[in-house]
Order: sequence, then C-alpha cells, then structure tokens
Amino acid sequence: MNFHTRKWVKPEDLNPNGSLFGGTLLRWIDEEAVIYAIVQLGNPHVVTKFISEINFVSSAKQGDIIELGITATEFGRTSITMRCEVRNKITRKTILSIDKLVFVNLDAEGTPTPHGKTEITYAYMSVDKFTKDETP
Ligand SMILES: CCCCCCCCCCCCCCCC(=O)SCCNC(=O)CCNC(=O)[C@H](O)C(C)(C)COP(=O)(O)OP(=O)(O)OC[C@H]1O[C@@H](n2cnc3c(N)ncnc32)[C@H](O)[C@@H]1OP(=O)(O)O
Repeated sequence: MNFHTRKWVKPEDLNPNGSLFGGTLLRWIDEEAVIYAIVQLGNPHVVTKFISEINFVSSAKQGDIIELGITATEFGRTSITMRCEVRNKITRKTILSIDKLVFVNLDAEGTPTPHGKTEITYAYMSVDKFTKDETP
C-alpha cells in the first residue's frame, strides 16, 4: 500500500476532546479514495457507493502528522474496491482502517458503466506517471 497523502493535524481539525475529529478524517479519506479511483479508472465520473466498517484504532492529536494509504483490492465490472489505512507518520501506529470502499464508474448520464480495468495501473488519461519500481 502506498501512503501518498500526508496531513498535519491542526486546531480546526479537532473535536471537543482535543483529538482528531472522526468526520474530518473520513472526509479526507473519501477525497483521497475518489482521486485514487479516478486515476485508476481514467474517468472523473466516479461516485462513492459503499464503505464498510470503520475501525478507529487509535486517535491522533494536534501536531501529529498522519498519512493516508489506499490500495485497490478488486476490479469489478463497473466498480472498484479499495482498502484504506491511516497511520501516524512518525510512529507508524495505525489510526484507522477500512477494509472495503466501493466506488462506481459512471457515464455522462450518471449510469453505471463498465470501466474495462482489471489491475492497478500507474497511468492517468494514458499518461504514464511512473513505472511500478518508481512509485514513491
Ligand atoms: C486526478 C484527479 C482529476 C480530478 C478531475 C475532477 C473530478 C471531478 C469529479 C469529482 C467527483 C467527486 C465525487 C466524490 C465522491 C462523492 O461524494 S460521491 C457522492 C456520494 N455517492 C452518491 O451520491 C452515490 C449515490 N448512488 C447512486 O447514484 C447509485 O447507487 C449508483 C452509484 C449509480 C449505483 O447504482 P446501482 O443501481 O446500485 O448500480 P448497480 O449496477 O446495481 O451496481 C453498480 C456496482 O456497484 C456494486 N454495488 C452495488 N451495491 C453495492 C453494495 N451495497 N456494496 C458493494 N458494492 C455494491 C455492484 O456490485 C456493481 O459493481 P460491479 O459488479 O458492476 O463491479
């Protein structure tokens, strides 16, 4: 799993207990996951369909740097399924895990449409970004 996105937990991200708001973290994950799905499927018309149990394993506090990891686990006909993990960048302690996030590939009318993908790729709109060995 690649942890591409890092976030610095700031005062505006905190709940009244002083730890990272769960809803804020979920918003960051939804955004990260949809960008991943758009890149993998090569289509900007993608929606969140299903998110499985969310396990808030440990909390993050102000000043922590956290990183979001997403990987595709299954390519369906019109859907892509991903797994997500969030961890503390310094300690590597897991903050959250989600086993299943399903996004659906849509046509211009908003109808599910086959994406034709079967495996993880490293290209977007036919532009190769890196080879597998070069991924950060
Ligand atoms: C590089 C960057 C460029 C950026 C460039 C700009 C981009 C700029 C655009 C940004 C975009 C942002 C997007 C943000 C993310 C939202 O915020 S999306 C908003 C929240 N989500 C929604 O509003 C979706 C609402 N739901 C729906 O509209 C309909 O349920 C859907 C998604 C059209 C699907 O309809 P449906 O009748 O369920 O369709 P159906 O054909 O039965 O199933 C479709 C697939 O879903 C699967 N599925 C259905 N139900 C389930 C379930 N409960 N569990 C698991 N899978 C299921 C099916 O198995 C099927 O998969 P495949 O077997 O074909 O692989």
